[in-house]
Amino acid sequence: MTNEDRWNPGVHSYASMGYYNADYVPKDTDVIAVFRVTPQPGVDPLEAAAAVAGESSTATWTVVWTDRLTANTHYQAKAYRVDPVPGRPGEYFAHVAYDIDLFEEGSIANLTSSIIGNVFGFKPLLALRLEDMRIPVAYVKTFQGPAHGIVMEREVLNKYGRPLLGATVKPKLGLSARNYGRVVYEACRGGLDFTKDDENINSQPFMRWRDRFLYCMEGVNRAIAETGESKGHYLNVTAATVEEMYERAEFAKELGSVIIMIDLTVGYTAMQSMANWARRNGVLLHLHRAGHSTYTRQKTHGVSFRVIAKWCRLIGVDHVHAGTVVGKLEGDPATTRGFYDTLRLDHVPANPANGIYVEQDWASMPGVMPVASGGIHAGQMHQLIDLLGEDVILQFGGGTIGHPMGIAAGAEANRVALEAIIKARNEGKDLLKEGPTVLRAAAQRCGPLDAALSTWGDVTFDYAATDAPDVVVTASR
Ligand SMILES: O=C(COP(=O)(O)O)[C@H](O)[C@H](O)COP(=O)(O)O
Ligand SMILES: [Mg+2]
Repeated sequence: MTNEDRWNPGVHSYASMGYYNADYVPKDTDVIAVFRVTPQPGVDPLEAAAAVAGESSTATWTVVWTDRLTANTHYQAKAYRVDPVPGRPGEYFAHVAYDIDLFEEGSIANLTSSIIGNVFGFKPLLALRLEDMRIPVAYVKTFQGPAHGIVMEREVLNKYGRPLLGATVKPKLGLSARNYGRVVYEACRGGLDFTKDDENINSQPFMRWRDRFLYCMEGVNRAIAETGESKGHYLNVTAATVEEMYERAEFAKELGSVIIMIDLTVGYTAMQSMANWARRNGVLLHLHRAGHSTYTRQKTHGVSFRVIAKWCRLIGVDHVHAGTVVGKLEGDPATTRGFYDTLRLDHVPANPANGIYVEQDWASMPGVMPVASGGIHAGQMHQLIDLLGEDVILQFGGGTIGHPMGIAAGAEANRVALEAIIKARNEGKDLLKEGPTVLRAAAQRCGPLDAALSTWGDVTFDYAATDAPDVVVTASR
């Protein structure tokens, strides 16, 4: 038998072993995964889908005697539906059902070791993308979900009826702790609700974490005293070990911080430990999705961010970055709406136009506050609210700290733009049509907003033009 024979039907057929079963009707308790499968030339799509089901559940490359010592048909995942992807020759959507018995309760590490374990490197496949997952309620209920969730976050902050505003301190690296704290103070006193560390600020020689925490909290506390509003700075506790993250989180709590931050790069298990810590200690947990684009951006290979968003909601973060559409980073309107729905709604109906292929019932699990960040500015406020709604954090890093009149002025421009657009929305105005006029009218009473609009423009962004063309992997055999 040659290597290639191993995936040829007749020599070793996953389909004939039961990993493809068109008659299978998924149970309410099954985990369902929707994969975009691109078989190698000459590989039968049903066989490829069966191979995905096999390799992500019980199978190895040949039949083994010990299969007969288990209830094998119960443990086998089953590809039960394989459809060609419209307009994409050679690509298929394969729906695969997994019995809940295959997964340890409350463990994203275990879930992912099956679903995205070996299978993405499997030779019969040219490419493979995990597009969506239906997590059954029975499995959802084995997770705690967001440490606080959207409703509790608003209660903690006592802020309602509008998006929250934030800013990432810039430059990303190199500021000393005192100068860093000055940025926090200026942005918070100017009108923002939050400032945040950048994803790669941990504890470098130019600014150790303890100094950063002290000066940031000094800035936050001064701004609270001056404005009478609650404020926070996401103190990034990302570190080399979970023990070190606990130590940093404890110190943040001692200083009175309402929020800490971690990066996706720490891994699912560490994220879940930190979510447990945040829940126990009453501190909000922000997640930066650092690194996700390495596996979410390609349209035929990897994992959709929608799936990562689902895992994050189960794990229990309170915030996660979910895209802006109009900013500097990749993301089309329909797909981005799908991410926001996944994070915020209790029941998410299937909507393939937004990339949602299977419905998801969250069974009252609290929602995660999505964060729109990356290259946004006050002149886009009407579009951001029209597109993303009100339960969102709008974060303007460059769009605050790059303001020509200074950081506090940048914050003021954002706050005034936000309040003008929310008022217009509450009056029933069509934001896309009337937003620019509303912003210009507000700018007549606010010099910093006027300067922001003339620096960064207030032109209406063409959503349609942001549709990312499919980025196709060029894997060879
Ligand atoms: O530093 C920034 C944004 O800075 P700025 O506001 O100056 O552009 C964030 O790391 C990105 O938003 C991450 O991207 P995403 O939110 O898509 O994960
Ligand atoms: Mg950043």
